[in-house]
Amino acid sequence: MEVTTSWVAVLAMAIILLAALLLSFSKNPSFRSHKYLLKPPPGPKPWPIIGNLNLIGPLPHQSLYRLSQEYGPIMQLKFGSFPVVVASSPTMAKEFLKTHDHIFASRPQSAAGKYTSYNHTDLTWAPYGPYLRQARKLFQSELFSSKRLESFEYIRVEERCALVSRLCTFSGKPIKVIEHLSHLTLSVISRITLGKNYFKESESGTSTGSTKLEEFQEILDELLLLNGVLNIGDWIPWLDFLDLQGYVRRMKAVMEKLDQVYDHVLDEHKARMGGKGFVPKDMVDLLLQMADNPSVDVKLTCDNIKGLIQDLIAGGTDTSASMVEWAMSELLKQPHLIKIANEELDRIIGKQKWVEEKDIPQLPFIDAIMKETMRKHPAAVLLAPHLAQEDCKVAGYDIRKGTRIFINVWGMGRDSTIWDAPREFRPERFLGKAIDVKGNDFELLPFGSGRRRCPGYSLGLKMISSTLANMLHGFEWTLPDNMKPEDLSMEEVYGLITHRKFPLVAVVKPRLEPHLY
Ligand code: HEM
Repeated sequence: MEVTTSWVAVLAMAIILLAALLLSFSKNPSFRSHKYLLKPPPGPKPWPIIGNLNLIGPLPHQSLYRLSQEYGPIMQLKFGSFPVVVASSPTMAKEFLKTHDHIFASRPQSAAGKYTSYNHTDLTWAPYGPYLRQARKLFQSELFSSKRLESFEYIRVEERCALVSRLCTFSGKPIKVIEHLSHLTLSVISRITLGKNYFKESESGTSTGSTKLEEFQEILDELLLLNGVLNIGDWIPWLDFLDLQGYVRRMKAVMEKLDQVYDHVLDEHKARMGGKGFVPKDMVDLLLQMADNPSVDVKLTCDNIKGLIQDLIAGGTDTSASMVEWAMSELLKQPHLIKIANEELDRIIGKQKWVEEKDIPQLPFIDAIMKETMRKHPAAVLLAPHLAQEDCKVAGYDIRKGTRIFINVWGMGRDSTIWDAPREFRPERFLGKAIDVKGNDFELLPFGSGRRRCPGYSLGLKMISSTLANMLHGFEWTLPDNMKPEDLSMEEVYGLITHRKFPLVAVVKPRLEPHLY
């Protein structure tokens, strides 16, 4: 008995030491250097490189970009137990997202998918198959049809008015821009998806009713962070049970809270549905109706609906808020660009009114700012991971079933063979060019492309463009305390959504007639 116990202790120590070693490697820059790369294997077309998990530091998109400059636009690495292929050029992105899209349209299994997405039965982490196809069809034809989005325009207008009034009350004082943007996007998404604003500011939250906005935002931040982490157990499955980084514990904790919110939302909606002459009012109503529909191919379960609600909230909130924060940061670094945008807005819109969604096509410079922001600061820098469902040959290379695929859209935005002066923020590069962001032009893929392209892109674009246009139209923007533009940090924090490391702080002053606020 004693002998068995000591063996168990020795084994446990060995595992802990190994894990500590792995962790320290990932923090040790020298281990990331190329001398640790293995030689390519023999074969018809040998892979440019095979590396290891430890190559990836806290900013994997940047490390992978540097490697791609040396090893080319398609390279293979090994992260723990799995091969990973990284595509870093428009041609290679097209191979995975268009030419062989049917093979690479799945997602790998992960702790995030298991513990935070109802065991991969939402949309984001669902494997490719009949359920995913049906859910995407539902998103495209029902939830995000042009007619449906138009019917929700009044919500976006009301929440935009609330935003400008809030900003006005802080006139002349430094504000954390992201807090106001997240408030806006969460309120819009909550009303469109759930039918009302469940997330109220300050004291109005009650134990049975709405959740406090700040509290929910924190829960959402944690969810997004945990969906973007490199969890050791995902890459080295035999270490999974140890939960070395504590991520699985945190995933379970955050989902316990979110599940309560979704249960409450569903209870309220189901109670309303019972009534005579029920007309669906929001996206949860539509999902519940779909669940009752006997003619669908794959029956929607309660967990599916909760997962899809989460996709709508998590997918729609931080992405748009973060894009506008990056755009404002770049503009504050080059105030002459704000002037150009203001000239356009004053000329086309005039100082007597706010910008409406129908005005956006008349504002090419605002559109160019948006595209330039998505080029330089794509929300999902490596897209979400794709998975090879079968063996496949791409550009002459053999790719094994089970290989994880990353498309380095951040790296493509930095590539000087695609863009002139790629490190500079120059919206004018898009003026007069027909480059779109919807997945047709492979040099600019902020929403991905093909079977896994973002289903919420049209709502995302509406929210970003009208928020940005109105923030520029309605306010003068400056940096606080005479801070110089060159002192404004543009550091990033990697995640499912890549944020600013330091939230943008700015000072606003109204620039339209007072009665408009
Ligand atoms: C600026 C706004 C947005 C950006 C930049 C963005 C970007 C992306 C990207 C890059 C992907 C992954 C594509 C891939 O794996 O190839 C994605 C997927 C997704 N997005 Fe968005 N998104 C935005 C807004 C939204 C909105 C408003 C919603 C919903 C309300 C949404 C819901 C989703 C969902 C559910 C997926 C998973 C799709 C799948 O796996 O099949 N997104 N998004």
